[in-house]
Amino acid sequence: MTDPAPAIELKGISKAFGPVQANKDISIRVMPGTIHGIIGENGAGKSTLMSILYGFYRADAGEVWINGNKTEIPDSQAAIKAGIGMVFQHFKLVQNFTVLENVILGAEEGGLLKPSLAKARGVLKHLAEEYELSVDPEQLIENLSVGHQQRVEILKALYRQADILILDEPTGVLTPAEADHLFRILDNLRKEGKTIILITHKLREIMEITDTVSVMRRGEMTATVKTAETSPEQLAELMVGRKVLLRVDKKPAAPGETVLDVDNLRHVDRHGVERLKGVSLQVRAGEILGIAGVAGNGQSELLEVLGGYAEGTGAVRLRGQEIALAGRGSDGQARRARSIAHVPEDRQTEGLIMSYTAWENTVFGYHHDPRYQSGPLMNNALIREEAAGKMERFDVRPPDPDLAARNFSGGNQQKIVLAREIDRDPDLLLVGQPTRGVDIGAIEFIHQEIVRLRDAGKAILLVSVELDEILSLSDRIAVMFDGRVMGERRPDETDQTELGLLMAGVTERPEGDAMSAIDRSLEAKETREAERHG
Ligand SMILES: Nc1ncnc2c1ncn2[C@@H]1O[C@H](COP(=O)(O)OP(=O)(O)OP(=O)(O)O)[C@@H](O)[C@H]1O
Repeated sequence: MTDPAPAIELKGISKAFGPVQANKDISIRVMPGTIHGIIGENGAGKSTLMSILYGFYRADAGEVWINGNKTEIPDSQAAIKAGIGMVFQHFKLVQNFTVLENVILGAEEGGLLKPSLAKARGVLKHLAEEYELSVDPEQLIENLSVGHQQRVEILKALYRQADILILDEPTGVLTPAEADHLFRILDNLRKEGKTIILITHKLREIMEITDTVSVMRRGEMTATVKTAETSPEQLAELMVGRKVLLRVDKKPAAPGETVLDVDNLRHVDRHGVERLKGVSLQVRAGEILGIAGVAGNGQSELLEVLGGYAEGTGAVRLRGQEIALAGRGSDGQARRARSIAHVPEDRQTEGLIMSYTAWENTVFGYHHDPRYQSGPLMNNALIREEAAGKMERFDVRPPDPDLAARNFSGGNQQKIVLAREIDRDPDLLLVGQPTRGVDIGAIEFIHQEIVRLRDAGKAILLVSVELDEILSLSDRIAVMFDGRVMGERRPDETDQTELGLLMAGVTERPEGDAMSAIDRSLEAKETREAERHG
């Protein structure tokens, strides 16, 4: 018997952005009915390759073959027609449309016509049941938890009859139980004969769910191996070219005086919705307080209010001195002058000015520092020189200070923000999702830097959706859900399961299926949101 044609075959794909060769002569075969992982360092070229497959970019050279046929993919419509669906890291859903409207949007001639709505509702219901992707079709996207939004993205692809699904870092926004559930769904899809490409930095996920894994390095496809015949250590080495410490090496904390004291902090967003409902916490010198939680439960607002970018009420003291809680404006600057550094969760909108160069971004927010002034002008030569040093130390690739922020890969953008904030040697570091989208080699380095700051007696408030990161870095862990701290634990007295439940607002371990307890809690929250929005 002859083997079936690959679901996807790429032959000799190359793509350059100016001097950067993002993809070099890449060939890969993905067999139907398999889950194929793609891993690689930041900037290795994974997103570029997937963007070519999905019709966002045109390759400079090479061919795409789908199910044995040479296929041109000039745009994403052509990709959809070829049966390819993509679940993006940043969901592309219309927030004030319902689930149903989002699913059919653009999929049908005539858009949102009434007759097609009824039919579509039926199809959606069937798909949701078949693949355990239950969501309320009439709910507005803006009321949905991120995990449920992701289900909508998958449903949208399935509705368009995608046979090939590309998922880009899908578990970054999920609790462990939700991630397990997603993997069950992917497994079911595989059993149905669908083909899945999974891009992830998490080797645990690669080992758990994929059949085959390809490794990219500096624009090239360097290895493709069967998952059953490899190990996380080997993959890490293939990816980074050296051995990587897969655990954080750290001594017990020796906490000193209280640096940050937050008392009954509240925040109401511009829609009048209360996002922080009375948060109290303390962080001491030489200590890392980890805030675990699923995105959208008040952690971002906590960082923004503490960082001086959003209004709030309550009391915040820095070494016993109250700091003003104000709105946007120069307040962030006053905080920076008092040695508070802030790595915001969303590097694209808050951490960087995308059109500015890397060197300009390395002083963004700190440019008033007299050191950077030269008479009435900025001392650009000095800033550029320092930027080059920071970029080298944080291994930003390419190490080109003159490149605009938007032209770096996601992980490298993150390194630029971290280089700026950590290199200030702040007394208090507020850090959101420090390793989001960052490869394991860089994670190792960033974690070491955070621990180094702690050991130098600094206070660190770490917000992360990654439980591995929270558990391995934190000296104490607070879990947030729906604007409140649900509980505080020490890392050695808890585990992923307990934290995962708290993250979904479940305070007692359920007897039966954890996923249904989580779904119930999330749906109750979604209903509350919907009521608030009238
Ligand atoms: N539009 C663009 N203009 C210029 N350079 C780009 C552009 N898009 C990507 N690059 C460069 O191409 C290379 C590959 O980037 P790509 O985003 O594909 O990497 P990646 O493997 O997906 O990385 P990450 O894991 O950080 O998301 C990087 O060096 C990046 O700086």
